[in-house]
Amino acid sequence: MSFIKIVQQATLPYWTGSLQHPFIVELQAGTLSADCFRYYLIQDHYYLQAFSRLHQLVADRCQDSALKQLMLTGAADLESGEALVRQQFFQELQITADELAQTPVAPTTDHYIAHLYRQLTIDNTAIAAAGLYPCLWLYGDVGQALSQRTSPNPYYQRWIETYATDELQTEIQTTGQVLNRLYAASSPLDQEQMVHAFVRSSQLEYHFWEMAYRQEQWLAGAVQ
Ligand SMILES: Cc1ncc(CO)c(N)n1
Repeated sequence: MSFIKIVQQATLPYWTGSLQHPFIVELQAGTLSADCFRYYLIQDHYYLQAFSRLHQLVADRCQDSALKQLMLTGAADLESGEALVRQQFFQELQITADELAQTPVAPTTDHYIAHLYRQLTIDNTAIAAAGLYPCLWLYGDVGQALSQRTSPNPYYQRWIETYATDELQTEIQTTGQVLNRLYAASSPLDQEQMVHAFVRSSQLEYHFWEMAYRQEQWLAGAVQ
């Protein structure tokens, strides 16, 4: 079976769960609390910084020229598309450098970033790329699903539109083909690690909605 088929089956509950998660349902309905969206934007800012850097790090190590190109294009698209929309959100919602500094990386955000970096300790860029792939694919699917109806909240609608593009769909298709090819040429152990990297990222994507929805915090520890 192809890599894409295997991981699709393995992660279906997280995919379906993402589309049914209250963060997503309420984003579409326009009823999501502004605080949750704000918290999401801040946490996703941390995530996207790492995501962009990871594309560069994987590209630097790539032997496979097609994968290297995808990583470089991915990093460039992020800067020119998603990151720009996010900068506008930060300005319009007045999320300042101070607020950022006062909002630590939440446990789930930290876990997700650490998971992605951890894949780089294995000397195989196909595994690292497999870990990055759910980010692209899930947001593409969410964007497509949500763009069927307009969210009454213009910010939420703009968020949806960022991920409802033909370019993203093409990037998802192309990356899937490259990962299928690399998977087919990998050893059984590497194949297992590619699947694991993808599955864990899918779980963490699902946890990420929950983190934002609950505005997850680090536990305070003992009261002094
Ligand atoms: C957590 C997360 N995953 C994927 C994307 C899409 O790039 C994003 N912005 N945030």
